[in-house]
Amino acid sequence: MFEETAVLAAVTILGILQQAHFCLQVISARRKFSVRPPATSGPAEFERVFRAQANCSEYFPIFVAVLWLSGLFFSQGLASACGLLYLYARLSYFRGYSRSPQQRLLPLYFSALLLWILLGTSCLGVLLVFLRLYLKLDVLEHFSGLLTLLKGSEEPPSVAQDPK
Ligand SMILES: CC/C=C\C/C=C\C[C@@H]1O[C@H]1/C=C/C=C/C=C\C/C=C\CCC(=O)O
Ligand SMILES: N[C@@H](CCC(=O)N[C@@H](CS)C(=O)NCC(=O)O)C(=O)O
Repeated sequence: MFEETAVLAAVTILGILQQAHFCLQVISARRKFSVRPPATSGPAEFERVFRAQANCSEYFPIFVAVLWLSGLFFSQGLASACGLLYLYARLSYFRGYSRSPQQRLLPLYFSALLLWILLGTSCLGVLLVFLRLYLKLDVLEHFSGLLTLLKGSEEPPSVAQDPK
C-alpha cells in the first residue's frame, strides 16, 4: 500500500535534505560573520542568508501538506513533478537571495505559482472524492463519457462489413 506513494516519499526526503542544507548554510554564515545566537542581525550578507533560510522553512510544512494531498487525491505524477520544480525554485531562491534581494524574486514567483498549483489540485482532488462519496456523482466518469461521445460524433459512420 505504502509502496505506491514512493515517489512522493522520495520528493519529501529530498525536501528535508534541502532544509538541512539551508540550516548548515546559516550555521556557516554565523561563523563567517561572527553573529552568535541569539543575535539575528549583522552584516547584510548574513541577514540575507538568515532570511532566505527562515522563509524557506516557513513554507516547508505547507509544501509537504499540499504535495501529499495533491499526490494522493489528484495525481502522484503531477504532484511529484511540481514538488521537484518547487525544490529547484527554492534552491534558486536561496542562492539568489544570498547574492542580492533582487535575485530572489523570479524563483520566489515560480515557487509561489507551484505552491498554488499544488493547493488547487489538492482542493480539486478532495472535491471530486466528496462528490463521488456523498452525492454519488462521478465527475471524471461523466467527463470521460462526454469525451467519448464527442469523439464518436467526429468519426465517419462505420460501414458494416459483410462477413465472408
Ligand atoms: C499555497 C500558499 C499558502 C499560503 C500562503 C499564502 C499566501 C502567500 C502567497 O502565496 C505566496 C506568494 C508570494 C508572492 C510574492 C510575490 C512578490 C513579492 C512582493 C514584493 C517583493 C518586492 C521586493 O521585496 O522587492
Ligand atoms: N516571512 C515572510 C512573511 C510574508 C510572506 O510569506 N511573504 C511572501 C511574499 S508575498 C514570501 O515568500 N516572502 C519571502 C520573500 O519576500 O523573500 C517575509 O518575511 O516576507
